[in-house]
Amino acid sequence: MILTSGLQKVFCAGLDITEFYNPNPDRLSKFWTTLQDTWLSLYTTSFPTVSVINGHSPAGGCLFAMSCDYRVMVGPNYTIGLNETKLGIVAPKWFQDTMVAVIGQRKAEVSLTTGKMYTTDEALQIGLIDESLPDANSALKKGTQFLNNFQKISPWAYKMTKDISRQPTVQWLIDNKQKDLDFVIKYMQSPTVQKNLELYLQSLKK
Ligand SMILES: CCCCC/C=C\CCC/C=C/CC(=O)SCCNC(=O)CCNC(=O)[C@H](O)C(C)(C)COP(=O)(O)OP(=O)(O)OC[C@H]1O[C@@H](n2cnc3c(N)ncnc32)[C@H](O)[C@@H]1OP(=O)(O)O
Repeated sequence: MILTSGLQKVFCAGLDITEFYNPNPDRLSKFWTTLQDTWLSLYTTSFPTVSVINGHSPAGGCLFAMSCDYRVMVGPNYTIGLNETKLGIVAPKWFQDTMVAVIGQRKAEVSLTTGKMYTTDEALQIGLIDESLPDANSALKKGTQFLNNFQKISPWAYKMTKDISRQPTVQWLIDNKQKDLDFVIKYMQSPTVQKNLELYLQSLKK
């Protein structure tokens, strides 16, 4: 499966911040549970996945890209990263662990604490993406080539290998789903978090 965007310059703008701003707890609960379930499904697919990152990919966009098996990004003008600290919020543990699995503990810590958005070249350098291509068509071709590798791999061997590799992060969320949700609902009602989100949303307006 190839995960890509139909938009011109945005792969995924991340989670809809308006869902966090002045939230209705019931609605936020459904929103967050859907996110948890979507991520669990994507991170544990029984088939190979590639993200063809054909535009900017902040926060939740980066999470979805990192959750695929391989990342091909169009360069040089787009950016990718977990920028939550720039919004004055914190990336949850499973977001952070997903990044650690891709780029390693040290690089992830720097990346997460600074909320850095990497250009395509920088992302390639730190291993956040696997390949950089100049346009969307060649990126799609590269992504397809990667998937073709699996024609010679046993689906069972593929799935077992992926499960072993991803199991700790997946299991953590399965075991802590309700705790994670309760925390998000409480956290999003904090006046400090709300103020940070308000300022960030204002900064996005043109
Ligand atoms: C201890 C444990 C703690 C646990 C904490 C618990 C929970 C916290 C975790 C929360 C996790 C959040 C993850 C996220 O994904 S947060 C979202 C992060 N996303 C961003 O920062 C993206 C911001 N957007 C941009 O940078 C740009 O819009 C762009 C994607 C680069 C595209 O640029 P451009 O094409 O120029 O688009 P515009 O800027 O014109 O945007 C159009 C329009 O859309 C609004 N907007 C953009 N992104 C978002 C968004 N993610 N959510 C809501 N709204 C967004 C933007 O304000 C414009 O609105 P107007 O048309 O009304 O002006």
